[in-house]
Amino acid sequence: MSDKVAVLVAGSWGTALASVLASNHLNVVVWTRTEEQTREINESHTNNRYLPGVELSSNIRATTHMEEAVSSAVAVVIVAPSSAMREVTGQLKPYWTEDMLVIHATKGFETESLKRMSTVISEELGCEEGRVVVLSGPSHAEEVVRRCPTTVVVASSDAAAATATQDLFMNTYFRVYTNRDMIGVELAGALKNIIALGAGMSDGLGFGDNAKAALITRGLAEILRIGMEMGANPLTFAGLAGIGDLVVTATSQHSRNWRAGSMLGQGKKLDEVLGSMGMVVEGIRTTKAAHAISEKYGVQMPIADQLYHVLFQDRNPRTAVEALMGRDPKTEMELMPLETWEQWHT
Ligand SMILES: NC(=O)C1=CN([C@@H]2O[C@H](COP(=O)(O)OP(=O)(O)OC[C@H]3O[C@@H](n4cnc5c(N)ncnc54)[C@H](OP(=O)(O)O)[C@@H]3O)[C@@H](O)[C@H]2O)C=CC1
Ligand SMILES: O=C(CO)COP(=O)(O)O
Repeated sequence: MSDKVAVLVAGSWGTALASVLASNHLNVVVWTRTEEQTREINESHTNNRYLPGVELSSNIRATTHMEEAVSSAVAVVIVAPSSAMREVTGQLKPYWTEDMLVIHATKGFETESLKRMSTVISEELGCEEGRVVVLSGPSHAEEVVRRCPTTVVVASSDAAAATATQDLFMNTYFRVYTNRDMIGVELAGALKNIIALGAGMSDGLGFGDNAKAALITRGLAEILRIGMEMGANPLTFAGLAGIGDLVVTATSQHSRNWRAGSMLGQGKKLDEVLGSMGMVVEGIRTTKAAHAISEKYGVQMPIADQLYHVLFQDRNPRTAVEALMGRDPKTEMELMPLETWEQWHT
């Protein structure tokens, strides 16, 4: 069997996942958009725009040709930003064959259709959604390339595909669990970015650990609420893709979402913040998607709603905090659909 794995796009996360695969002695080919980046990876073994100062394995080769990247690969790992997922998968389609594992590690929705990434991929490839595997969990690229101990989850309704993905990535610093709940893992990974923006904003406003703990906990409550409505297993939100990723993204200065939120809290405007990041901040688009999803399902998401007003309707972050703190008194679990909870509880 071939030991070739293709990684589509060499941003920070694609490059970090390529280095995990290279550590496992796989033959890794990354597909990039520019000759300049391809040359840098092949000749200098670096990717300084996205992971400055990191030396990449010589097992990682780059190409701008999709066919060369994917032909005869056992697996394709798509790590495009959510905004480019349909376009990149469309480019993959002519060269993808049924025997290739298809894995993605993207955290977001297609904002126009509100579809999850596995739906977008399966539509473009013309395969069952159950064929797709998602890799998610608390994992900053900057720490993975330093081989800091990291745990992730791979989910698919196809148990064999999830186990094959676990086998590809698992090693002594990158521990991989499997999960059958594709919907929950994808929703958790996407929605936590909204809460990370909020946590950064809270820090930027000069608030403390109490506020951050409140955002993480009540953020989890609203992710759980919408997740259950959309068909996720609530236990997934207590796992790596849920609370695990929520904690790491809302508390780490590696997080682009946290950093963007922090700048907004300090009074910077969205355009200025995005202009200074140079990397994808998925939580911005995801806030827009969550606003529409919460209306579509009739499920309250008060933190996402306030973030939506700050990001897209110029609401002052302090006014948003006042609105959240001034909501009607509630019991802690009031908005969880009781019949669903009882169904899982018995
Ligand atoms: N960074 C991290 O630690 C983690 C990120 N993720 C997720 O991974 C996904 C990718 O993020 P990340 O790697 O961090 O992003 P980066 O901002 O680091 O890199 C973005 C990459 O996407 C490429 N790209 C942008 N637009 C297009 C397009 N239209 N067609 C093809 N390629 C495109 C860029 O190529 P170019 O340079 O040519 O513009 C670049 O390679 C996100 O969903 C993120 O949430 C998940 C876990 C951890
Ligand atoms: O998803 C991540 C870590 O698990 C990365 O988060 P950011 O996109 O906020 O950097």
